[in-house]
Amino acid sequence: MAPPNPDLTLYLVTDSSLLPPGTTLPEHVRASINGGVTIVQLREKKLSTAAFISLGKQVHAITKELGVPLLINDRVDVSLAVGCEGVHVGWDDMDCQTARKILGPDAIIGLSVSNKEQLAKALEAGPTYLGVGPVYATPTKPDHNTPLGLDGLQQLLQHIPANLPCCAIGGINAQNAGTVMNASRSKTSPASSLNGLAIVSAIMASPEPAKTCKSLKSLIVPSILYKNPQKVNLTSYLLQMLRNFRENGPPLIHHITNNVSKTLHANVTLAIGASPIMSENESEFQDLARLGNSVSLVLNMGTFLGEEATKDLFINAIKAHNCGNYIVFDPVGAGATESRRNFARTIKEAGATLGNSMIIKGNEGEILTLAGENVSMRGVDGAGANSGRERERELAAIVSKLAKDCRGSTIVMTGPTDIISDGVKTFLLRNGDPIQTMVTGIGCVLSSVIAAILWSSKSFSDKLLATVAAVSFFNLSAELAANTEPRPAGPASWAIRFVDMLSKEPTEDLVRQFRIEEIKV
Ligand SMILES: Cc1ncc(COP(=O)(O)OP(=O)(O)O)c(N)n1
Ligand SMILES: Cc1ncsc1CCOP(=O)(O)O
Repeated sequence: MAPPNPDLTLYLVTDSSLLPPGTTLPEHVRASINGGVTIVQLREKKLSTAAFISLGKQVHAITKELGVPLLINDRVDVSLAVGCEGVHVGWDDMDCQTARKILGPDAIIGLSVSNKEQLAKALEAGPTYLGVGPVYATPTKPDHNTPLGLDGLQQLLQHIPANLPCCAIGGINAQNAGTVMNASRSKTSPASSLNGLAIVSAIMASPEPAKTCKSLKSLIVPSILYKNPQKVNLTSYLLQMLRNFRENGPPLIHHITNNVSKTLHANVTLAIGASPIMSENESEFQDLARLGNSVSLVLNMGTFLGEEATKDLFINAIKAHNCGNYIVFDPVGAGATESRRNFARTIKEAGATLGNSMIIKGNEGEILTLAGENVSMRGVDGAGANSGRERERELAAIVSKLAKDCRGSTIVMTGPTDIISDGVKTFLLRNGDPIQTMVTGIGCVLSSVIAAILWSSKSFSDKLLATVAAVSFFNLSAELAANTEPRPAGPASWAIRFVDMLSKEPTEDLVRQFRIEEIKV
């Protein structure tokens, strides 16, 4: 018989003492499952055995009706009496093997892990899944072990086999759920990432559990889809990203960009339904960075005034926006002069200290320069055409390595084939039209589109696919503007039609025309 394989995506662990006044546990559990909870653990520390069993039976009637497993915290006897799907045990409780003997092969048996020593023993004990934590300190479990933090969580995950499901627990809420899920995959191989999050107070104390669970789930699911791309209906997922970025209101895009393309940046930003603001006034950066729920920064060094003159402007903007905002950096002309090369590398390094909120977008020459490759560039145009499968592979490997070196930045190398990587996954994108190179500023304004659409992924949990969606949408719009009859008379009329095209609500039919390939490097 196959071992049980519970869905740990959003795991509700109960504590009735946290319920809002006037609410009952069974109804709270029902609403939470309606909001997206996939598994429930009854953890009621203060009940007598009889009351625990009675409550267990009431809650089990609901979880059974809604098709979600119910586990009992600590008590194998209560689990047997309730007739539910299993138990969660810790190191002071009955050991896993004995619990398995009593409950049988189909029971779900969860085991807690707080450190390397416990993990080594847990791997011998044969649980169905691991509860790893606490990630953060929490009053919900006053006797908890030392919090792991994100680094400790990542370290433990590296030693958990890919076929042993695991969830994180401890101090997790809507503010940090995406970060925890994302941290679980950014430094490790996708195989050893989390299957979900176990949460007590953020759900139990919520006056609107269904709504809270829905929003928690939307922070967790993108990471799981990322881990199991075969489960993704990519078309509907990308379409959702192209539509959802305005969920918190139109994103505000703070631009520090070159003098040639400012107007185009503003028009394109408006066309896609975001709000542009151009400001090089350092005294207002802190305020701008906090002006709403979704603010991004576009940094473009096209007409920079030299390393000394521009460094403070860019670095202060990065510091101000290092409050959870996305930063899209365009190292325009990075390979053209010594001064640009040094400056672009300084900004890249600053981005690598930000966690994963920077996206670096440049043409082949610019990205190769940042990757430390020898490139000769004239002016700010690309170094050459990246055609041919071999060349694509070579470039994809460089882009992926640069993303790894930048510790979390996503890299976009534009060209006839665009290459996008976060250092774990790499995509080739083949939409676009040669006419894009005939209007100045068109390459630059892609940054504005990325900066806006990234807000579909809210908590950075799917920055890579949001970037893929943005670049594909941009290039396909360019392609359609060039090829729809009657064709534009030339680059100027194409550019106008392109902006019109960007202003249209994306459709499923449009997304089906994206030419995206994942490449292993
Ligand atoms: C999913 C999950 N993970 C960890 C725990 C902690 O269990 P334990 O170590 O037994 O501590 P108590 O819950 O008994 O305080 C859990 N309950 N669930
Ligand atoms: C049961 C448990 N085990 C480790 S932390 C914890 C409590 C988590 O509660 P909360 O989600 O309220 O921080």
